[in-house]
Amino acid sequence: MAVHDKYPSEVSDSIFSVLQDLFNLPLEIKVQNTSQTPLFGYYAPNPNVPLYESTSIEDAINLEPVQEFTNQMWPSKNSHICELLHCYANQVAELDKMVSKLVFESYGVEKYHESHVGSVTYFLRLAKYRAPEQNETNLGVRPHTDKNFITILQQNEVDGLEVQLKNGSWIPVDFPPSSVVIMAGDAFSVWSNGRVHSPFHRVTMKGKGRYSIAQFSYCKKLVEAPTELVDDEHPLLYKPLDNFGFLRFLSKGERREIQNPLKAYCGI
Ligand SMILES: O=C(O)CCC(=O)C(=O)O
Ligand SMILES: [Fe+2]
Repeated sequence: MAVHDKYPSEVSDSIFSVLQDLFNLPLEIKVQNTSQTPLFGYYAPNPNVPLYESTSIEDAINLEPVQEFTNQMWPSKNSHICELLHCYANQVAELDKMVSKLVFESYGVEKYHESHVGSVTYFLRLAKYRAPEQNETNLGVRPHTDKNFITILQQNEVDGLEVQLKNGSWIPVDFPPSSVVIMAGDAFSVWSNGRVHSPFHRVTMKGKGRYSIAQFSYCKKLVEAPTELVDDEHPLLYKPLDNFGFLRFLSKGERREIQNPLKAYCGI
């Protein structure tokens, strides 16, 4: 978790009011945001996950894709929204780099950091969870691990995220004001040869509607553990991971049910 006092709360407030506007748009506008990348683009609520709706912007640290998205969603007036989302994505990207740098340094392998940073691409996902009706499931998002390197998450002031501990129990994540949650994904686990754990997490809804904004760093080049992190005590756990290949592997419906997809995809 990072508390960011430098980050003015007006930015967060404005972001969440943009999210409200966005999800209030007509469905025929929202569905225009499609993606070639599995698991991204617009996701309408569906019978299995009725409370959850999301949409995403690929490569949101660059202006052009953000502009394309905001032009699609708000054809008449959008420059302020575009600027806000683009600025948000870049601030979070800086934090992402800082976090990976600290971890690389802590393992004494900072020499690989620059090349890692050069291979990263960011996806911004905006999500809405409506409050459950009576007798309806309160599950916002099913338990899953993130497939990318690092996820940085922020929410409007409504809690709901829960993380599973290694002993199997679930703990609610309490976001202090002006904070973001930083979560390791499966690619980070591969890179660290299992040292960094990518936790299962889910969203459980209570009474109130919730919005969240998550930025995911994905690696464009193969992710592999530095040789320094592999020895007799720490044998290599995974073959080099193709991060987007992994997403394509998972996008085949039945494979989402596999217990440990990372192991199935690139485990040794
Ligand atoms: O909305 C949240 O707090 C979590 C979302 C999430 O886990 C995801 O998009 O992968
Ligand atoms: Fe997640």
